[in-house]
Amino acid sequence: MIATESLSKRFPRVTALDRLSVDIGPGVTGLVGANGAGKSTLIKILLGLAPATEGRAQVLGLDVATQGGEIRERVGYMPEHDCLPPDVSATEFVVHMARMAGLPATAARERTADTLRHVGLYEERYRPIGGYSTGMKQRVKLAQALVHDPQLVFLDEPTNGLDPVGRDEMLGLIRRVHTDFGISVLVTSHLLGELERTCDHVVVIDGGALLRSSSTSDFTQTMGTLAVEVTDTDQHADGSQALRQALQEQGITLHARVEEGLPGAGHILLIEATGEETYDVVRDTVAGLGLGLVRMEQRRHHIAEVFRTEQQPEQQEPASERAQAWAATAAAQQGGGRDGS
Ligand SMILES: Nc1ncnc2c1ncn2[C@@H]1O[C@H](COP(=O)(O)OP(=O)(O)OP(=O)(O)O)[C@@H](O)[C@H]1O
Repeated sequence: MIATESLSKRFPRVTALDRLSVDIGPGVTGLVGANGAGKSTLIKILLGLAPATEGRAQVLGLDVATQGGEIRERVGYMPEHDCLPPDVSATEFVVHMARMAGLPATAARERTADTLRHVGLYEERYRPIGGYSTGMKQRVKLAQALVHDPQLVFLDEPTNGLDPVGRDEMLGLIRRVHTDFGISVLVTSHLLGELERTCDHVVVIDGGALLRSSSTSDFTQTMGTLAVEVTDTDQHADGSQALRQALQEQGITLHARVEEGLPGAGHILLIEATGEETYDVVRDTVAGLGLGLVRMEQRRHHIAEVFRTEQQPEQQEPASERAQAWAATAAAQQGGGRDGS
């Protein structure tokens, strides 16, 4: 669907994209990064609306540098910022966008009615957009991106400004764009957590460079976390620390972060579980040190935690300090990444 090769965009004072090479297939893909990471710039280049400084990119097999018009015929675009005229109704606006995309008058009206119904706008579609809530405006922006029945849509921060309920509804709608209509989606967000439930694949960028591209399940499931709490003993006054050291000597990866145990108890270590054998190693190490095992429970990963392990897996680019700070914020927004499954 989308392929970029060493794509760069330099402004006089900032490099917005830095030799980005990524392949994105069909389905729902999340493009995640902190504010200023380069998400909107990438979308504008992929639509052929802004030239790249260096590198190449193709969308649906078309070259962004020379075939922007053809790309925009086949790709819908929901911009990030409010761009709706306040004095016209949703119906008038979306019919206009459908006509601009080349649909005949009758087809444009029919498609507009269907699309507005699909995004959940009913009677209010005849009222001027100026009186709409943020959630309703986001739905109109989504409808205009879908009205010409594109093969692919780019949705730039579609949950911006929405409350938690509105955000969940929008994420559900985005999922259905793919399941009900077979349209592939590239959706951007600065919130790692919200894309976990919506996307098949996640691409993370930081400072315009690729940090990681993999399926959502690879992010969240194959790397389970084990939470382990042990007692102290006369021989090991700090049982958690003794266990941490012994596990690291055996090549086990631990999170830098620890959780506080119950009052009077020790810390809870968070350990990367790469398979069943990790459980055995932890059990045997605890027994070997003569510590008491208080708990050993499995946690599901949040994407944010991928950026906060002590040791980065070899295939993974080390996250920048900025990305780690942003991941920490994202984890805090979803309850510190503590809720287990
Ligand atoms: N036209 C421009 N001129 C100069 N700098 C720009 C321009 N457009 C973007 N930038 C800069 O490029 C960087 C990437 O911006 P971009 O809008 O792509 O980020 P983003 O990930 O979409 O973040 P946000 O969601 O906050 O828009 C930022 O530092 C931004 O200030």
